[in-house]
Formats: sequence, structure tokens, C-alpha cells
Amino acid sequence: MAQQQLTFTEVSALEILDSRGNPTLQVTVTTGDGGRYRAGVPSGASTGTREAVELRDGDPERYGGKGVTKAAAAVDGEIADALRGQRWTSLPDVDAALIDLDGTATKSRLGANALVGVSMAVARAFAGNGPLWQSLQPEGVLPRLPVPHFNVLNGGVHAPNDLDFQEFMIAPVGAPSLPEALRAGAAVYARLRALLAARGDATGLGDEGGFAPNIALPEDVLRLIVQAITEAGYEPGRDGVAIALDPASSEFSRDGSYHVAGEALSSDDMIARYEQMVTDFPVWSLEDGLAEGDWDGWAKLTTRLGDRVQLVGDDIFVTNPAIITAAVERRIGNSCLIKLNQIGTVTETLEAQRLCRDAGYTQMISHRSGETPDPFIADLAVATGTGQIKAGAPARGERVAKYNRLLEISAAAPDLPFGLAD
Ligand SMILES: C=C(OP(=O)(O)O)C(=O)O
Ligand SMILES: [Mg+2]
Repeated sequence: MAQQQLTFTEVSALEILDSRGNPTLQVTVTTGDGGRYRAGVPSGASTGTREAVELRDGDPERYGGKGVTKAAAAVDGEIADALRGQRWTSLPDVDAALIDLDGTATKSRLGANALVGVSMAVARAFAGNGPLWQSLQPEGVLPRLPVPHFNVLNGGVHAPNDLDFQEFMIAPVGAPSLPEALRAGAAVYARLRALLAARGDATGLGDEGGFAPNIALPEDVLRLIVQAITEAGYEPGRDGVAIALDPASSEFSRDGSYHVAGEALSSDDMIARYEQMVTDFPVWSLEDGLAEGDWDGWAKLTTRLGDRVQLVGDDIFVTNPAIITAAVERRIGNSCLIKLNQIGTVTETLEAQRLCRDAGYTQMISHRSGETPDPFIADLAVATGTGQIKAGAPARGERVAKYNRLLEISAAAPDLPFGLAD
């Protein structure tokens, strides 16, 4: 990371709207040399219970309590006071000061939304006129253009349909380049829309830009997606376009059972169901297959399927270095989803990523279901060489902003390798 001295003359936040029409923060920092840097703060819907805590106003008269004027005031007040008027030599120093200032384990006093916005804007300030990805690159890590995981069909809490599984993603793992991967994603997405329309299914969109038809059985969706991949002219599977799932199962786990399409399933039933799915369909990655509290189930799932499929922890790991450390000790999962606002600073995110690298866990960089056009995660994915990103459908401005930023990076640095990390 670049080591230079920065001063901040302005640190401020504005309450803006995210892609769901909920308030979020846009943070601006101005440096002593006149540079201005911005960041937009994402926000999840299917959140893990151990995520860092957003500060929301709680005033039912404004945005049903979701306003972020208190978090904005924390940026304009306490945080600005702490950052202005001294020299900073690194992003980790700034992030450590933010964590100290907040003083809580969950960042709930000043708000993880306030802290992550400032941290992202300050990361941009340290990058200055250079590419953000270069400045974020950890020592010894080779940068890489990631395989985009396009969420083409939405359910769960991201769509008002009967589908319990939250995300069905297509991953052009076999594509030769990033532009070809984007072309494959757009082609399969278009083909899927045509297939749904021909069946008389709805082609309206969920929160992440995937279609949200009223299909209840995950296997029916998988069949349709394989058809769309084939009809778009691609080979279903790792040599062409593979499938990644994020059932987000914490959301349909209650009373000790998983509730899928009207059936109550045990943890063992779910594992058997997934085993059949990865046998019948080209599913290469499974995120949050079991609930965040079901660590014993996760251990069994990892033993049963860990050699065949990537098992990504999102709600269960929440980008938290301490939780990832505990999971690695128990060999829970083999991959981490990485979301900046789950932990609340860029530095802690990079630390979580280092732990994953050291443990041999793969990583997928992720957007949130509530997004702004900020493409920060595209640079983070390239910088940390994860080889994987998920940023929603290959449609809708706030989603394609990330993919388009990857295209820009790829055009400016044509020697960067593309694809899954080795
Ligand atoms: C992106 C996701 O959704 P959310 O932002 O709602 O947590 C996810 O669960 O991976
Ligand atoms: Mg998830």
C-alpha cells in the first residue's frame, strides 16, 4: 500500500438513496492538496447477525426509521474532528483511529455505515491519481481480473416470489477473458428472459437485477438456467458457464428446520438435497447452504461436499477475522464471501482476506443487495487476486458499474491475468 502523508481538510457525508430506495451515505473527503474522494455505502437485506452494525435514525416519520442522518452527523462531527488537523501516513492508521473512536465491538456507536464510507473514501485518497486497485494490493499478492458471478434469478428476501433460495448465479469460469465473460453473462441473461417469457413466467426483476418469477423449486430454476446457458451457445460447467448458488439459508431456517418450497427439512436433508443438486447440475459454488448458527451442519456439509464444490461462508463468517479464524480451526467451509460493510473498514477486510489466503480458503468479493454506483469492490477484487466477484445481474446501473469498472481496469492493464485463482 502506498506510504505517503495526507491531511484531510474536509470529511463529510450526505444522506443519499441506494438501489432499493433506502437511505445510505455518500462520504466525501478532501485532502490538503485539494483532491476530493467519494465513496457510496452499500447495505444488505439478508444480513448475518454478527455483522458490524449500521447506525439508522429509528425515526418512523422518516424512511420508516431507516434514515441515516445520525450516521452522517457522526461523519461530519466526531470523525471529521478526529481526522482533520493531523498527518496520516497510511490507511491502516486511519482505520485504527476510526475503530478506536467508535469504541464498540460492533461499530454501533458511530455506525459501521459511517466508518466503512470514510474508510473507502480515505483508501481512494491514498490511491490519489493512481488506480485504486494498485494502491490496495497487499504485498506478495498477484493482482487478477475476477470471474464475474452474475445473479440472474432472485428469490428469498430479495424478491417478492415463492422461491426460497436467494441467488442463482452464472459464472463464465471457462471464458478466455473478462470481456468474453461479460458477453457470456449478458447472452445467458437475455436467453433466460426469453425462456421465462415463453413459459408465461414474470420477467420482473429482484433487488440484484435477476429475474424474479414465481417458481418455487430450486431444481426447476436450475433446469431453466442450464437450458439458457446451452441455448445461448455455451457449455454448462467449468469449461464454459457454471452455476453458483446462494440459498442464504439462514433466512428460511426456523424452529430447527429448513423450509424449502413448503417442506421442512433437517440439516442432513439439506445436505443430501445439495449433494443431488451438484450431481445433477453444473453447480460449482454453494454459499450459505446452511444457516449461520448451524456449525455442526456446516462441518458435515464440508466433509460431504468440500472436495466437490466451493462452500462459501457469508452470514456465518461475516468477513470477520475472529470468526474466520474459528471456522478455519474447525474446517468449516472452504471459501469466504468478502463484504466491506460486514466488518466496517477496508483494513479489517484486507486482514480477513489475508487469513483466508493463509488458510487456503478461496474468496469471493461481494456487493450488497442495496447498492450505490460506487465500483470500489471491482478494484478490491483485482487488488487481492481473489479471482471471483459477485455484483448482481449483467443489468441495472448499480450492478453493471462494478462490471464496467472491471472492463476499464482490464483495458488499462491488459497484462492482468483473468480467471479463478490457482
Ligand atoms: C449479497 C447478499 O445479500 P445481502 O446484501 O442482502 O446480504 C448475500 O447474501 O450474499
Ligand atoms: Mg450471501
